[in-house]
Amino acid sequence: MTGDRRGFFVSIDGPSGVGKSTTIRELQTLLSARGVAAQWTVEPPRGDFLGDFTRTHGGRLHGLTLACLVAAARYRHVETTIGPALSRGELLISDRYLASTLVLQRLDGVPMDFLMLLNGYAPHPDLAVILTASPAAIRDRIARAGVTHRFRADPTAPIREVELYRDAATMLEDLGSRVLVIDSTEIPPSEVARRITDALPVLSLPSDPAAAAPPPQES
Ligand SMILES: Nc1ncnc2c1ncn2[C@@H]1O[C@H](COP(=O)(O)OP(=O)(O)OP(=O)(O)O)[C@@H](O)[C@H]1O
Ligand SMILES: Cc1cn([C@H]2C[C@H](O)[C@@H](COP(=O)(O)O)O2)c(=O)[nH]c1=O
Repeated sequence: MTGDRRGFFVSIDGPSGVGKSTTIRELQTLLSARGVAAQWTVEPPRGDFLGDFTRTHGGRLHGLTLACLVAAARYRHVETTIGPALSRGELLISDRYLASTLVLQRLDGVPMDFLMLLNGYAPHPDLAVILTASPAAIRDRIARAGVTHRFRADPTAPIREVELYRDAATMLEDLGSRVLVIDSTEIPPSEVARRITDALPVLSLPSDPAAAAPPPQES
């Protein structure tokens, strides 16, 4: 990434099927109700030929091959979307980013040090949100929502993903990102989204939209 980095970069990761996309929809509603402009993106990036290729063919690829493809799609994402948004000073929120690599590619047997080297030029998020839940809750959510890719299909994945996300959180903290871990086992997506807005220091958002309303005028 070249140029000044003036924006604020939030990544939202967590075990497959934990509720990232659902939470992000809630977050979009909450931020737009408060008049906060944000740019939304996703990894692998949709609408980009390399991101779409990764989504279409990633299910048949494993290990080093998938790790390299995901990293290539990420560097293109940095060039086309992440870098420009941060240079323009925007709030950028990504559904999955580096933490997903530090978990999914490790599930595929790729060593952490190779993943760190491969992703060494990707900008770190300012705030890395790790959404977690008990493995039983995740399995239940996947059973209700359905299997959409191979990482959702493995019934042993939730327990291993939850553990690997703990390591990823430590790693991201060591790299200088602020890490916010939210256990969503007992809380609805709207509450998870509210906790994320509370962690956006640059915005100083009130946690209750009613608190943002002007006081009633006396006549
Ligand atoms: N906090 C929550 N409590 C209960 N159910 C939830 C919660 N968040 C999401 N869900 C439900 O869990 C299911 C999976 O959610 P979602 O598709 O958002 O997960 P995801 O993490 O984006 O999945 P993937 O990693 O495969 O993209 C959905 O049916 C959703 O309604
Ligand atoms: C960012 C990232 C993604 N993947 C894989 C995992 C899934 O097959 C798709 C993402 O699909 P979802 O609808 O968001 O669950 O991409 C990966 O293997 N490694 C990564 O770092």
